[in-house]
Amino acid sequence: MTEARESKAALRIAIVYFSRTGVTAQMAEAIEQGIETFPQVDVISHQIQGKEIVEGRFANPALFEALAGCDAIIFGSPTYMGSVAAQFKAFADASSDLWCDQLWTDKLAAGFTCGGSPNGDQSSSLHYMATLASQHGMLWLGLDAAAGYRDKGVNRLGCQQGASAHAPEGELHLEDRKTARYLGRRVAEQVLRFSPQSGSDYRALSTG
Ligand SMILES: Cc1cc2nc3c(=O)[nH]c(=O)nc-3n(C[C@H](O)[C@H](O)[C@H](O)COP(=O)(O)O)c2cc1C
Repeated sequence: MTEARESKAALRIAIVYFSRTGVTAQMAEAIEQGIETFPQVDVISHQIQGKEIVEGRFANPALFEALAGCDAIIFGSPTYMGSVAAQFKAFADASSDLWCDQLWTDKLAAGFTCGGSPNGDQSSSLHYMATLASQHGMLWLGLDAAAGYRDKGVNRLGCQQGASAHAPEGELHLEDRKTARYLGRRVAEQVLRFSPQSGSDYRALSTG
């Protein structure tokens, strides 16, 4: 299921994630809202579906075609057994078709995850996503939000590798939602920074 916001923006960010019970999907939604504060940037959101995995292999050539035209890709998965879910890993493994020619080189990358425990090894999932990005020659963006200092009302879990959430009841905590939205904004900001058309005052382009 790929959803794209209609616009004529030249810059584009993709969110690719798996979610079974909806928490990662809530994070994806918040990230999208953060990106949307920059009208100059388009967003494509794709929730990985089990039916896209055929005999163990993720198969969705149209998605990879769409990703080729994106300036940044934000990866998302619940943390399962201390890493990404198998469904996300199937997508990651299918991206190996692009690896030899490094077709995602210089795209920005970021990640988000959630878990049922406060420290359920969510960092491990984000580390994996950062490794995936490095394998593709992408540029990884973490959070610039020091938990407990210069409070921005985000990152209550103190994880800077990406957006992390603890959702024991299946509902996203308000501050984790804000963290996800913040990550979306940050990636959009940096996409604009890397765009030659933006000029040096790229932060002022946000409407929200
Ligand atoms: C197979 C499985 C393994 C899980 N492993 C972990 C884990 O290692 N750490 C953790 O904090 N939560 C773990 N959880 C809980 C999920 O990460 C949590 O319920 C998450 O919110 C699910 O995301 P979703 O709602 O997007 O599907 C696990 C859940 C399942 C089903």
